[in-house]
Amino acid sequence: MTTVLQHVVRRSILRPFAKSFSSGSPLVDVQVNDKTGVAIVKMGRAPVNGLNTELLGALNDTFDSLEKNKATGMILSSSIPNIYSAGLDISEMYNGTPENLTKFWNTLQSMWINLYSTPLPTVALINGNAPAGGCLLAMSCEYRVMVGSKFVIGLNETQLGLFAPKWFQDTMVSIIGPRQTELALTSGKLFSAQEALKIGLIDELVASEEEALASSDKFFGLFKRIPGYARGQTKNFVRAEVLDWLLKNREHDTKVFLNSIQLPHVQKGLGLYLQSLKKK
Ligand SMILES: CCCC/C=C/CC(=O)SCCNC(=O)CCNC(=O)[C@H](O)C(C)(C)COP(=O)(O)OP(=O)(O)OC[C@H]1O[C@@H](n2cnc3c(N)ncnc32)[C@H](O)[C@@H]1OP(=O)(O)O
Repeated sequence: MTTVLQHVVRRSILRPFAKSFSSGSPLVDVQVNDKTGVAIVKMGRAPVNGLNTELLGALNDTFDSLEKNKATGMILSSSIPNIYSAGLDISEMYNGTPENLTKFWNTLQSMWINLYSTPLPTVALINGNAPAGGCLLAMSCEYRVMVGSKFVIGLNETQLGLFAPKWFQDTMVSIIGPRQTELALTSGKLFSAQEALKIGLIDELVASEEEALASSDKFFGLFKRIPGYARGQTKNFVRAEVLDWLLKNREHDTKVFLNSIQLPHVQKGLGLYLQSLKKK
């Protein structure tokens, strides 16, 4: 079993920076700024950046490669207008075989572990709606900037007859605290941009992507004189408790997912939810 400390040390080693970069997947576009070394990673799986096994795998590979090629920071955003991510692809969870469901969940776990624990400074540039898994992606970054006030963000799983897994919940607790998390998650609340700003679920609300990029630059600028090793260690120690739970409980977490998602009433609810989305 990998402990948090082993994980931190393994991932904090510095390597030389390469200027050009390809994500290797048509679902993820990566542009690295030659001057700053900051990578803008844009999800582009039409129509709504549903997080299926392929997109999750492509994100995971991208995070790995950015670290190996020594990017200096990462902005996680979307190339789909008005959508950050619609969260987990419900089609993957509806009528899935145990093998496919297991692969899907394990890929999600790996992607999250990589994103949550990366020593790179990370910004979520939230340029669209971010329900459920979309909110998880944004919350796993260190700084959240939302562009425009018309979008919503939150963990709405209970509205689908599901529950946010413990590590989704813990990630939110670490940002807005247990009281607000409990209120939000039990009711499946999607926060408006203004509400999210007020509660601290997002750090900034800006009017344009240009402003969001300027805010991101300012955030990355905080670390100009901080040695990467010291920053990475500090980040991971702050995040250790949340991370450690999943590192130690991956199999258990997968079992909980498999048992819950295959319950007949849960499957029925997912089917109805999918239908309601398609009917719109
Ligand atoms: C223990 C179990 C733990 C399980 C954890 C689950 C976490 C999750 O992430 S569950 C996913 C929760 N996500 C949602 O509730 C979001 C649902 N989607 C929406 O609210 C809206 O689609 C949107 C606000 C994101 C976008 O609205 P918009 O009007 O632009 O697009 P739509 O017409 O609604 O959708 C277009 C198209 O995409 C399909 N779709 C939307 N979301 C999903 C999804 N999460 N998975 C799969 N497919 C999705 C929708 O059915 C439409 O399909 P058609 O083009 O075929 O009609």
